[in-house]
Amino acid sequence: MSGRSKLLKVVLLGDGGVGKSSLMNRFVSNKFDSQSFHTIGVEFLNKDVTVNGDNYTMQIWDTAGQERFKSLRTPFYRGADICMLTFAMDDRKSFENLPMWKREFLYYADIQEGSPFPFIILGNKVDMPNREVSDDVARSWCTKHGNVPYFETSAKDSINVELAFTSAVSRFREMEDQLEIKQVHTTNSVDLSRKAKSSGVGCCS
Ligand SMILES: Nc1nc2c(ncn2[C@@H]2O[C@H](COP(=O)(O)OP(=O)(O)OP(=O)(O)O)[C@@H](O)[C@H]2O)c(=O)[nH]1
Repeated sequence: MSGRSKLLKVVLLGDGGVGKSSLMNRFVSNKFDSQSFHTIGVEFLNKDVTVNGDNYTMQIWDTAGQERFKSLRTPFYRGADICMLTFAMDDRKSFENLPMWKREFLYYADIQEGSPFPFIILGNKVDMPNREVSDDVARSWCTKHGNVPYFETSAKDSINVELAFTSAVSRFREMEDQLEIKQVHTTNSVDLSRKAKSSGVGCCS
């Protein structure tokens, strides 16, 4: 196992209410709050993981999904190493909005459409009985959009949450050599990570 931990900036995106904050809190603190409030702007938490013997600090940026907070979240896309696009199983519209979220991310992260980038798709709230997106439909969307790994999760019942986050790191490792490195990303990433390390939790509005 190597000693030093590599910082990975992970951005969680998706419609308001799909469970992004709940997924982050389940993964980082193993907690679930059924009264979770809408995020305003962006919040982040750090979590250390070891994948294939290498140490990483995942700096997870939980963004506000509601349209009215768009201008507060988009400045934080730059420097991302991984993007986790999230929808809710019981909300077809949140699945149909995935291409919009992907476009928004690529545009504000300043990554060219079609460039290799580690995306992960999460279908959250798999515990809900009223499912509106089938496994087949979700999987074929992921295949069509670059064989993106897909996980059906429940922050509530703690299903596949840890697996999804650690697989995101594996996806990053697979693609690391192909990623487009831009000076501007590196600079922003360093600035933001310094801020994260000094405060641990942040909220930017
Ligand atoms: N049944 C069920 N409910 C969940 C799950 N994850 C989150 N919720 C609930 O869904 C609601 C919204 O969850 P949040 O985590 O606040 O959603 P969000 O995507 O962060 O929302 P924004 O901050 O508005 O972008 C809350 O009432 C959660 O308790 C899940 O896996 N299953």
